[in-house]
Parts: sequence; structure tokens; C-alpha cells
Amino acid sequence: MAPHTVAVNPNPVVRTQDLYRGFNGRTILSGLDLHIQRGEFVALLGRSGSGKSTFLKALAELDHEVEGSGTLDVPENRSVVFQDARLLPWRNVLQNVTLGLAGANDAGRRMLREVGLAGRENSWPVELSGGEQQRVALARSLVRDPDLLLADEPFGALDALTRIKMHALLRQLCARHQPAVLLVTHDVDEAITLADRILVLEEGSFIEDLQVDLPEPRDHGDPRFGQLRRHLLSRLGVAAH
Ligand SMILES: Nc1ncnc2c1ncn2[C@@H]1O[C@H](COP(=O)(O)OP(=O)(O)OP(=O)(O)O)[C@@H](O)[C@H]1O
Repeated sequence: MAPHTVAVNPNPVVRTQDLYRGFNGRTILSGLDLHIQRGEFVALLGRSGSGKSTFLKALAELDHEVEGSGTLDVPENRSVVFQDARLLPWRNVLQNVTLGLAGANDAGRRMLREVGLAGRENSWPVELSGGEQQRVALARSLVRDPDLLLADEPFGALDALTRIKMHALLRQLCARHQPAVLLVTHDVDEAITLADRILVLEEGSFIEDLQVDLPEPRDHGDPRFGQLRRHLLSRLGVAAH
């Protein structure tokens, strides 16, 4: 596991420099520098309240109420997935996927097929399970072919089995569509399973920036998986057993 070194690429998809964010005079992010390259899958770990969502919202430019400074370059074409699917209940599945996109029905159907929901185009959100709703949310994000996918605990509300299926699906979809990804998660195993690179945020700074050089699909029984898990848990202040 080598420390991450940023490849020389003059055009990262995401670039932050000296990024500060705070609330009511309290600093949450204190001068973050980060580059994310096209196709790079980055997971962001950190204790509760460390500022993970604040950082993700900064990249999504959804943080209007915040105090801040620094440089932020993010692509226009970006999608955000949250813990809840946030589907419109009065639109069917296909309409939710293609919301705001004219003439995208064929692309929407293709995307629904990719997430395993072919034949459910005319279903209503209320007729879907939580995992299916998150598949629709992923389809809605990826049909826009985003340069940047921002995901804030997207599987946090799902049961363990569905989460495993969604991990495989997300990896496949990202390999195919190649967006840069920032995934915020509390789950160390999820981060190691999915990411090319893992950041740990603590007291406003990245205290870890690790490249995950494990073969795919990632094997939880691989001793290197366990070693990385122990290291990350200790950096998060949790004793691993
Ligand atoms: N709108 C806000 N107004 C004031 N303080 C805020 C606001 N949003 C977040 N904070 C504070 O900023 C800090 C970081 O919050 P943030 O939600 O980014 O943490 P997090 O790492 O995502 O936490 P969690 O893992 O619990 O979701 C917290 O102390 C939180 O209370």
C-alpha cells in the first residue's frame, strides 16, 4: 500500500486548493488540497462530524449557507446521490430517471437495464424496495453521463445483502462510464471494496491519502484487506479485533 502520489495530469476533474469551510466562525475544512482524476474512485472516511458531507456539498456547490474560501474547480456535469433516493413520487421510474432531459427515453431505458430494472419503467417509486429505489437514483445520476459522481452514504439505509449487490453494481457502472467518484461513507469495508484511493478527514485535514492496490473483485479474506482495514480503523480511532 503506497502513499498516494498524484499522476501528472494537467486536467484533473476535481481540483481544490486551500479550501476552507466553516459555520458560525468554527472551521470545519481547513485548507484542503485535492485533485481527482477522470475515472478515479475516491472514498472519503472520517469520524462523525469531521466534515465529510461539508466537503461533498462544497464539490456539489450545494453549500450556499457556509462560510468559506479557497479555489474549487469542479465540472458542470456532475451528479449527486444521497442516502435516500429522493425520487418524485408522482413520476414513474422512467420519468424519474430522465427528469429534465428531453428525448432521453431510450437512454433512460438502457440505463434502467444496466441497473437491473428492465421492465420496471412504468412502476411508481412507492412500488419499489429501498434497494430498487437506490438503483433508480443511480440510473438517474449516470444517464447524464456525469464527469463527477458525488455519493453521500448512498447505501447507508440498505440491508447488508442489498448493499453487497449495490457495491458490485456501482463498481461495474463506474468502470463502464468512467466518472470521477467521491463516495462519502462510514463503512471502512465499503471504502476498501470500492475505491481506488481512500482519504481520511480529521479536524479539517486529510490525515490519510492511500492508494488501494488490491486486485478486483476485492476479497475480504485477503490478508492485505484485513491489514488495510486495521490501519484505517486505527486512524478513525477504533480498535479493530
Ligand atoms: N448548516 C450547518 N450549520 C452549522 N453547523 C453545521 C452545518 N452543517 C454542518 N455543520 C457542522 O459541521 C460539522 C461537520 O458536519 P458534516 O455533516 O460535514 O460532518 P460528517 O463528517 O458528514 O458527519 P456524519 O458522518 O455524522 O454525517 C459538524 O460539527 C456539524 O454540526
